[in-house]
Amino acid sequence: MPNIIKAQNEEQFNDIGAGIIASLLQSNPKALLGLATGSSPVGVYGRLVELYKEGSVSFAEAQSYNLDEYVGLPADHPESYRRFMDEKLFNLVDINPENTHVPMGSSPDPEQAAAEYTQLLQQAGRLDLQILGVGLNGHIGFNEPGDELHGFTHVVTLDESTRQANARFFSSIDEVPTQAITMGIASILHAKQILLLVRGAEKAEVIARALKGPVTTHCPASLLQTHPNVIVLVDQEAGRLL
Ligand SMILES: N[C@@H]1[C@@H](O)[C@H](O)[C@@H](COP(=O)(O)O)O[C@@H]1O
Repeated sequence: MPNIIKAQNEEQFNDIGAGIIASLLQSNPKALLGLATGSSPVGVYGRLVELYKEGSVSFAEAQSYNLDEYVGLPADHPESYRRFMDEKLFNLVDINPENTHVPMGSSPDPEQAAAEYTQLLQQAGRLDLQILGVGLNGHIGFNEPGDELHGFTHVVTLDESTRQANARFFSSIDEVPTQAITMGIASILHAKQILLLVRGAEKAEVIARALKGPVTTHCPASLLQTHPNVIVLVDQEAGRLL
């Protein structure tokens, strides 16, 4: 069973999340980090930036691989995940920009970009820590629920519910991309350790289903039950049913 940690408040959530990443970097400065976007990791990245400024953590030798990216948004689009990572973390710490990897959603050939990302991950080897969030429909990365899941990085058509959930970040639903590139389930589960970050009352039901319900492709986050080293960090609201 995953190790479930319920944070008392936002500050503790961010401290614990950032602490796990910082301890990894302290013991292994060359760590391979799998990173995620979304609202749940934002405060954790903010706390990591503080730890960097205090001199307690360095990313100088680390490598990062992001989970996913929208197809069709230029890298500098305000809602692209590349821009999110640059603004929330990469530009604020000492990571070498060349060591930060995000799928190339702006590529004219997204299928090719996905295949190249699979190769890149294979060359990198096992990620030391994969950060994850969970979608309201149980997706991890952008691996949407369905009859089958893909192992490696691939182009996915986003569920209408996912587009609706993410529409708040765009000026209208029509602006939300219809496709994304995402790491697949095999790549995610290949990480040595997984840290799933979940915040907010609206996630209580899905996280309970993912951790206590059946392991099924219809709830991709339930596959985390098959991984031997998962930490689930929830706030009080998201952890209500755990
Ligand atoms: N593609 C991302 C996911 O990787 C992320 O896990 C999810 C939940 O994010 P939040 O942290 O906002 O709940 O949002 C998006 O859909």
